[in-house]
Amino acid sequence: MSIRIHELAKKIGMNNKELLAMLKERKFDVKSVSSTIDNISAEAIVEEFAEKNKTAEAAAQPPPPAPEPEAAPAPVQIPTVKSAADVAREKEEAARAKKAAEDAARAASSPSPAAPVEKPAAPRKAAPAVPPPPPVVSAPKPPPAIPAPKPASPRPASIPAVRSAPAVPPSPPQTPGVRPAPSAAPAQSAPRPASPPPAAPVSRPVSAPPPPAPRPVSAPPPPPIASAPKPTPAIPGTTPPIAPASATPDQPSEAGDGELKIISLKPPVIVRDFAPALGLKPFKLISELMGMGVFASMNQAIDEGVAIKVAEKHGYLLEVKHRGDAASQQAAKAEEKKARAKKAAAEDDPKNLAPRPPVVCILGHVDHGKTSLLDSIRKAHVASGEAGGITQHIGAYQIEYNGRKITFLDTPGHAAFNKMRARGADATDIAILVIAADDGFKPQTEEALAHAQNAKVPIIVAVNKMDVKGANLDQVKAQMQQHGIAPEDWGGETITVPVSAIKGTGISDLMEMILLQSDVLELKANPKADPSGVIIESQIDVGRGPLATVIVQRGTLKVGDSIVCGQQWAKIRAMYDDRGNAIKEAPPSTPARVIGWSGAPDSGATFKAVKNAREAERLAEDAQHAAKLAATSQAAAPKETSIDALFANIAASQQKTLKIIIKADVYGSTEAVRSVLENIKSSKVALEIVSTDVGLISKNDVLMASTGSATIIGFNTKLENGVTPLAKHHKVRIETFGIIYELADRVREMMADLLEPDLKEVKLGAAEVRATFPLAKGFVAGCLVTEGKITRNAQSRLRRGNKIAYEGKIEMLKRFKDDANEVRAGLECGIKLGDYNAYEIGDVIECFEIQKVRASL
Ligand SMILES: Nc1nc2c(ncn2[C@@H]2O[C@H](COP(=O)(O)OP(=O)(O)OP(=O)(O)O)[C@@H](O)[C@H]2O)c(=O)[nH]1
Repeated sequence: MSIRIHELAKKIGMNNKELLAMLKERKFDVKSVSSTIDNISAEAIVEEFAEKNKTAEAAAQPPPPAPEPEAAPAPVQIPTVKSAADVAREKEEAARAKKAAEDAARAASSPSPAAPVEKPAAPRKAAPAVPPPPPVVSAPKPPPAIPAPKPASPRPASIPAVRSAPAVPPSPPQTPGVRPAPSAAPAQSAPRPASPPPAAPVSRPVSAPPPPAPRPVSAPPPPPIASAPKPTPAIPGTTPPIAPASATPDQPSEAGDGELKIISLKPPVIVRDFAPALGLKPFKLISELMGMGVFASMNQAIDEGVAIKVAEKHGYLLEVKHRGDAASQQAAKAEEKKARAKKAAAEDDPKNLAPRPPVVCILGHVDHGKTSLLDSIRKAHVASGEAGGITQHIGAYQIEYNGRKITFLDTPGHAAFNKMRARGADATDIAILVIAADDGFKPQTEEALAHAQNAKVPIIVAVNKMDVKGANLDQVKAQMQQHGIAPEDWGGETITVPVSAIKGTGISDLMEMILLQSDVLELKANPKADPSGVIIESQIDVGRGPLATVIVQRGTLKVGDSIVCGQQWAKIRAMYDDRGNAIKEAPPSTPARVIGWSGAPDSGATFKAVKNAREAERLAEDAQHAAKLAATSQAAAPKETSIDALFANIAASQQKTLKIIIKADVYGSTEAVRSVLENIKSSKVALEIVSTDVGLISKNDVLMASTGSATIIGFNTKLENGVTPLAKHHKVRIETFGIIYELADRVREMMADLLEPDLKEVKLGAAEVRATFPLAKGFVAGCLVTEGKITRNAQSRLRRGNKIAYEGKIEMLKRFKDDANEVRAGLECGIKLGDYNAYEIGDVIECFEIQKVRASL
């Protein structure tokens, strides 16, 4: 067992930092106030300080009043100005103090002369002021010493003695003392209580039978005490409030310096929540984290260790409240799982199942007409709205054909969207493989086929573009046979439907086949089960926050339901169908857009409904915690290092690196962009993807990019207000794209731009020397420009046969007697090359320039 330093400091009433310093001095292995020390040492320190405190307290007590017997009557008068309740309480306190005094006196073998003094003093509030210790503490009763409601100044000596008692702790008995009369005088004298108490020995009469002699010496109070009895009983009461008042101003500063403020957060520690707890703007925190080499965006969680360090830096102690212990959690989880399994079994009872619409996924190579086909089916024009005419998201739609519903998932055909296609296939009952009749099998056709086969769903092949001139159905069928999906009319089992998405031919046949296949599959679900399903796509919408397209697989999802999906959860605020109409509920096989998420859930993940929002939040938190643990243990796992790897790392560290922050509209797009960029291979420039996130490009992204010298690449997303000037200020490059291959090409260029440009010689022209003319100094060559042009100050080379006789600048270029900037082919000119003079007739002067061209990767 151990105790944290700040807790110990609190316990012993010491400043955190001082205690830390002291422990370091004593060679404890402590680094910060949240470090711990073992309980045994802690107890020793507590005891040590308890001793010291006692001494200090005792020292703080006023010297026991001189054993003036006259002091006794003073308290007797108090009742005349106090309420009955005050009197009763004071009596009680007096009795207690008296008893304690007697005990102490008995303990001290010889009768003390102080004893009689204590009696009268007992009724004072001083007793409660020093609660636990023995009666002696109550001795300071001399409060009557304050007697004089006169100016405080004349009595400097007596005041400290009086004040010191209450100065100990501000205590409840103040109340009776809060009498109106004395207010002014005490207030003035208040600041004194701090004045050093009389000599310590005086204050400890209990343990040592008080030598009466020293007291009068060390304690100046006697004179006032003498006057005390008469003046006023009211005054004594005023003393206690005075001291606390004076103490207060000092305390905050002490506490302010030393006291550690505590922040309690539930895991995970998200930047958005953590920053305000520290009193920081999120971007400030993000920059600070970057300074520590930690890159995190607003919505990301940071490591607890890092968070604790940051908190300490700002003078806070961070407590991350984890839920319960692992064993009880696991037991609860096991119970829950059992109960769920039981419930699921009941829900899946055939008598509770009802037919549900098929979920059909459309797969195929890019541009083979998937979206057009779906368009034709939906009679809506989805394809015409897509950037570059290609599908870059998964779309989920429901249509009705012959009174029966069918849910369609459209998936992108571009190579980059492999993961999206895989998800599409996984979430469906039937896969439609679209193959263009004029193009046949292509790489993504094969890949899509593999996804459908992996998902073990029946495949229907739609041979599209049958209207196109080069359409060849038989060739496609032959390829199908080669790929192990022979068409039915060729003796295989694969339903094959020739269609034309543009002309709309064959569409009804295709629909019939889908319904037929669906009947064969006998698709059923319990609409009353606890809802669950799969996330098809998620994104962060500017107005509506995180939202996700889901397909309900079991039960009926309703607005108001609480659902959880991995690390995210939602209390469903609203749901929309594929055409944007608000819906209240989504039965099995229905696609719906769900709003109300805590964050964008992972596409392809499954969601399930739970009891309530609290439960959903708890499960999401657990998942976040588990993910964090997994990440930490992965990072901490020892990595194998070989010499080759070491050299490779050294080489990599010397390589130029293009750092990129990816922002995209939806989760699937971030995956696709990442996948495309990771496929750019170069031995000269490395590409580092600092982060990928969904949503608008924000100011935080700019700050993050600025700190990490990264470029922001946006895909299908826009910039938040104010981002452009901020980016300009921080010299951060932001580029946005709507078409993925354009994005990849541009990133390739950016990478190449990091390299020194290649130098390329570009020939401008040539001239032949026909004569030489003497000049005042040297010679000039009389030439005929034979090709291109000769330019003054351009680089030149003088060739004589196969040899190069001179290389340098064209220093002088003349057309007749005038200087010329350039002379074109077919004209004569005079050329002087640098300081060269040995021209010969027949020499060729070539003129060229050096151009910088982008290096290749
Ligand atoms: N002539 C003809 N053209 C078609 C047909 N179907 C699609 N197209 C054209 O083919 C091109 C690609 O169509 P899309 O529907 O966008 O193709 P896709 O497979 O969805 O493409 P990605 O979304 O990029 O995977 C468009 O120019 C369509 O007009 C068809 O049946 N006949």
